[in-house]
This record gives sequence, C-alpha cells and structure tokens, in this order.
Amino acid sequence: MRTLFVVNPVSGASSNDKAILCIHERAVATETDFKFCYTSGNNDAENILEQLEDFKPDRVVAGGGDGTVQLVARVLMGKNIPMAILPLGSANGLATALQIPSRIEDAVELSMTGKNIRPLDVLRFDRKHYCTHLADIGINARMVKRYTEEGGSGMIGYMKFLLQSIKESPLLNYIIKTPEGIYHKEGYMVAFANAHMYGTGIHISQGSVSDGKFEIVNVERVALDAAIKAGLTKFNVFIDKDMFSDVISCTEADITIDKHVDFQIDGEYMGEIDRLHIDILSSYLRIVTP
Ligand SMILES: Nc1ncnc2c1ncn2[C@@H]1O[C@H](COP(=O)(O)OP(=O)(O)OP(=O)(O)O)[C@@H](O)[C@H]1O
Repeated sequence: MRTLFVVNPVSGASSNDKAILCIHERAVATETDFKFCYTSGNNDAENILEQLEDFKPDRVVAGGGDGTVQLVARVLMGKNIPMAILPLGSANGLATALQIPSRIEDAVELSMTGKNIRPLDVLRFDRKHYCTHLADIGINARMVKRYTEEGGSGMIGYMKFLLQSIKESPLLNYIIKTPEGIYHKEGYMVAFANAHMYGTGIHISQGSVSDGKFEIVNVERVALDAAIKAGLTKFNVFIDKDMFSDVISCTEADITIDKHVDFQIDGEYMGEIDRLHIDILSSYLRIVTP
C-alpha cells in the first residue's frame, strides 16, 4: 500500500507533531510505503497533483481541517483514489459527520488501514467551486472573512468576531428555485450542507454524504445568548437547533438574494455574492470511513 499524507502544518489549535510521529510509527509497523506532502497555502493543488503522478499512491490522507479535506477532494475528483481524513483542524466538520475518531492514534490507524470505503457526494457552486461539507452565506461567512483578513485563532479569535458578525449581518430576503418549487424566505444566514450534521454534532437533516442530495438550511433568527453558549461549548459553529426550522433537501438550486452577502465554503472566504447556482455531484469521491 502506498499512502500519501497531505498535512496542513498550521491546522488546528495545537501542534501536529504527535500525529506525524504516530504516522511514522504505524507506517513502519504496517510496512506502508508513505510520503508526506505539507501544504503551504500556495499552489497546494498543483503540488499534490505532482505527488500523485510521481508517487502513485493507493490512497491519500487529508491531514488538517475542512479546508484541507476540500483541497485534497478537489484534486482527487474524477480519479479512482480513495481519500481518508486525519482530523487535525479546529472543527473537522466532515470527519465528525463521518464519525472518524478524534483520538489521533485511532484516526491514524483508520486512515492507513481502514477498508470500509464509501462514496462521497460533492457540492458544486456556480459550476466551479467545490464543497465537501458546508458552505454558507451571512453571519458565519462574515466571521470567516474577519478571521481571514484580521487573523486570530482559537477561542479568543472566535469570540472576538462572533458578536461583531452577528451585529453586522442584515436580514436577508431571498428566493430559492429548485426542481420541486420556488421558495421565498427570510433569514440571517443560509447554510448549504452535504452532511446531515454540523461539526458541532447538531443534526440538520436525515440526509447523508452519499444520498445524492444537499440541504439548504434557513437560519431565521439568532438568539445572542444561545449563540454565545453554543460557540463557547462547541466551537466554530454557533448555530443551535432552535435557530433554524425549515430545511430544503434537493439536488439542484438557484438562490437569489436581495443584497450582496458574504459567502464561505468549508472555512474558506469566497467574497460577496447575490446569487448562486448549486448542484450536487453524486458519489464523486471515495472516502475511508469507520
Ligand atoms: N503552511 C501553511 N501556512 C499557512 N496557511 C496554510 C498553510 N497550509 C495551508 N494553509 C491554509 O490553511 C487553510 C486550511 O486550514 P484547515 O481547514 O486545514 O485547518 P483549520 O482552519 O485549523 O481547521 P478547520 O477548518 O477545522 O477550522 C487554508 O486557507 C490554507 O490556505
């Protein structure tokens, strides 16, 4: 077995040294032929592609948060190489939804030797941006923007931007068109979800990452005290189950918003938009799961 580990050295709140050591130990014990490819934040997709051609791995492990998972997924799309996840990020949304263990030794073991490989849908925006877990417009995207522009990490950064972003995010009036119907809605944030739950463990639907559908979640009200509590206890997504009511499940949608609004995909800030086309690429990847 030839395994390529794509590792984001700066992901998560603590050092990734323990994971790297653990990979070396397990690779020697299981006689795995392995190679590391560290991300730099620049030209990472091109570098991974080069490694795929040179090293010809049987599987690729994405070591990092949702941003790294999405990066590796993009490179592997259309190739028949399975992806595994080593959750080294701060929220690890997709890994949580797939029940990948958070204990690093167990996650390393699963990523290297796991035999249960299932299909993974990928969400696509405007036919050019890809998402493996969660994208949204409104409050959360505003926070991602502030993180990106002003820096800050961990809980201090999170709390610093949460209140500001809630205060700055106006009520959105928007129209969703799907093959099933047209919906007029109002909310402070709209999430587009591939998985059935947020990284925080809050369930949003009965869907799964391989059901060929995605969910549109309208966050129609944000209670400040609940948002702070959810943020403090669960980190990264402040949405509590009382804040959204209506969830639309679909395969394709067009959304038009009455104003320009911040947009993020898997923790990466994408700029401002006032319309989006969304569709799902069913079973586009293969992923190692417990
Ligand atoms: N060597 C590096 N130095 C600085 N930034 C990097 C480096 N490698 C990757 N990045 C950036 O890290 C971001 C992806 O982070 P990732 O999602 O893996 O971790 P995280 O933000 O800690 O976790 P989470 O998404 O779970 O909150 C991307 O914006 C990418 O450009």
